[in-house]
Amino acid sequence: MHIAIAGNIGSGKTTLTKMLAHRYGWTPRFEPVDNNPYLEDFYADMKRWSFNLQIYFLNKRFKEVVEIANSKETIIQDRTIFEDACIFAPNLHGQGMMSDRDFQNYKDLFDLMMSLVKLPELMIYIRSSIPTLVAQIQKRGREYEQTMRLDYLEGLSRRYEEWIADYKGPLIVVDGDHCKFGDNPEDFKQVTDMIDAKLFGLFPME
Ligand SMILES: Nc1ncnc2c1ncn2[C@@H]1O[C@H](COP(=O)(O)OP(=O)(O)OP(=O)(O)O)[C@@H](O)[C@H]1O
Repeated sequence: MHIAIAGNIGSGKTTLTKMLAHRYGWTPRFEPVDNNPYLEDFYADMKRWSFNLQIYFLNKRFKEVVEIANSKETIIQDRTIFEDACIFAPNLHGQGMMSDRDFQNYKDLFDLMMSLVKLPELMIYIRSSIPTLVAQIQKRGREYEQTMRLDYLEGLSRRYEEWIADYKGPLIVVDGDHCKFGDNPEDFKQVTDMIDAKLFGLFPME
């Protein structure tokens, strides 16, 4: 089974992935940040590095999709291929940081891959406002992310909302502004109650 966690930069996907993997005994797949060869350069000059970074992520994420499809385990994935292709890449193109031909080239490759990709059995979307995201990005203090422009984050946020409004598979939305699952066990229980109800058809118990 494939469970996916989606959400904007700094929404807490990694924390939630770890907590749910622990709680349900699922196998986590994290977004590899530390040995990403493009990320720092990308944040310093998005126009120059956007295409390289998108191809890097597409390749990594597609590998994961194939691995998940071939696995008998339940895998929980921190960010999905859909977010790269439906949110990050079009946002870079829309904001003038990826050329038309690079975007078209990327999209053709993604469309081909999509013919082999299934939707996850459950998508968990963490919805957070811009102030919450900014606070969390500042708090974790990755140096290269500190130069991020507000309109970049806002553009992503808009595209996340459009994408999720149109999303066709099983879906849970977590309110990242109020549901502090990482700090508060009661809030984490709200999330697991929603998951239990959706996956196992159980009613949440008080
Ligand atoms: N397709 C993409 N295009 C551009 N940047 C990307 C893409 N996918 C991921 N990133 C960037 O890679 C980094 C990934 O970091 P990380 O895995 O901590 O994700 P995050 O979105 O910040 O997660 P969290 O919700 O856990 O805070 C972030 O700076 C994110 O914006």
